[in-house]
Amino acid sequence: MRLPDGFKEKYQKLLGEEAQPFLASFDQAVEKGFRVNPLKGAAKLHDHSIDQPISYSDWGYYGKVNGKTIDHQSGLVYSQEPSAMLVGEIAHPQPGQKVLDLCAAPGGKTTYLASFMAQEGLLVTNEINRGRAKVLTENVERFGIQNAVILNESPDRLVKKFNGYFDLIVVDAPCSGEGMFRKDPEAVEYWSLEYPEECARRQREILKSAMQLLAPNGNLVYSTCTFAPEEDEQIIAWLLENYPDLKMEPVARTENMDAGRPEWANGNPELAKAIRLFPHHFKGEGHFIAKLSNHAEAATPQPKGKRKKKGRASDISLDREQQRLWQDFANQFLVNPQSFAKDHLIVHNQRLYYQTVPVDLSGLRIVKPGLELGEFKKRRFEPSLGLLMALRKADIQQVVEITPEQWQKYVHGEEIATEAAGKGWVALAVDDIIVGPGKLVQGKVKNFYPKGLRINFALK
Ligand SMILES: C[S@@+](CC[C@H](N)C(=O)[O-])C[C@H]1O[C@@H](n2cnc3c(N)ncnc32)[C@H](O)[C@@H]1O
Repeated sequence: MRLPDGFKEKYQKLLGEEAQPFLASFDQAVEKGFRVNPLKGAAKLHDHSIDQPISYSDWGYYGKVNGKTIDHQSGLVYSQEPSAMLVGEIAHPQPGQKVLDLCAAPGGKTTYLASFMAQEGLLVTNEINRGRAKVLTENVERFGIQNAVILNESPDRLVKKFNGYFDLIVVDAPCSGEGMFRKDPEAVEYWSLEYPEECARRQREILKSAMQLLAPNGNLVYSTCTFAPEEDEQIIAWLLENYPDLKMEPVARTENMDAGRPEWANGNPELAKAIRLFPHHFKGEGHFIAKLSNHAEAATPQPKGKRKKKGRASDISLDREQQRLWQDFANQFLVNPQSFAKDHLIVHNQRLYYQTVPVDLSGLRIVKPGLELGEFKKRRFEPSLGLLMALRKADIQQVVEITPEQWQKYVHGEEIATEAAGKGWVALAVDDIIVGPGKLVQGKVKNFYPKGLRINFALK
């Protein structure tokens, strides 16, 4: 790979003798990996083998994901390079916590965090870029996450609503991406000697907001996919200097993970508790990860300005017609029609959502205020793919089994012929895997797989 001269000189100075194997690693193949999804229960994979486990992740394997497969489209696997998995592993939230993934798209860390949270507590997953927030949404829904709220906000605007609120915040920061040069050679084009400092300015701004969002006793995980000390150790040194209540948390390191380099910042020995992943040592792309804990006794004071309003202005309660439509659907479709508690249901833009933790989102740019159960259309309720992805076979009254060949037709948008008796809403399944919604009408399943997600297999 052709690397900029300035880049090579910089790392020659920083790494000395190690610069040679470090620079040579840019010509080696990218490490690929994927995770299986514990939220889908014990469903067996159809299209991927799990014979190369990643030692530090309960769900990680080396190997490549094929996007046009049942496993991928139904959220049984998530493609993630091995180093990035370590961020979720180090963050390690507990079920029931309030967690924020501040820079979340396309959703690698979010889906990892959700795996630990087991549908309990609140996972606010935020992406500032609208187009990327859409991809994040698809991944969250496919993964079957029930406890996520998806926002499209800038970090500073979140502070108004969530001051001192989160037990855990992950800042997987936008960065100069040096660790991704192998995976995304175009990233090299953006690089200049000044670029890391430019990124560092933005990272400090994001972290100022993150610190206001963090609860007393909360944890902050900061990560980048760059080697640049300006964006790694120097950012953590800046945090420790400016927020004296923050302490570095020690993180278990296997032999191939490197420690942070205090000498690349202000010499604070605590910085060695961070982790560096170098591709010439570790089987993955370049990464930096630090975990910090907040020892403040009270939340960081809110900046002056508007005070948080009381109440839940964003959640619009269901009118009587909507309540009836939902209840009729739930009675017909769900084994336990009360499984989504009434006082956790809200309507937003004619769609029905379930919030595990009722939360005030008024004034924020909302993508999904909770798990989307479905949409109210003229005098009817249509279940969404998100609901189906978040359920298991045992939760659903009517399941129509289809073959992998029929699945190809289904995700292509075709009707499926069936001998199944009954009528009304059904879940389609391939073995144990729920693949989406349909409507049974006289020996046919009408297709309700979202148009935007359809796949044309002829174009393989
Ligand atoms: C490294 S990526 C996140 C990857 C993601 N966490 C994952 O694991 O799939 C950084 C994200 O930060 C977003 N971003 C860019 N500028 C930002 C800003 N000023 N504040 C917050 N997020 C920003 C980018 O749009 C990008 O999606």
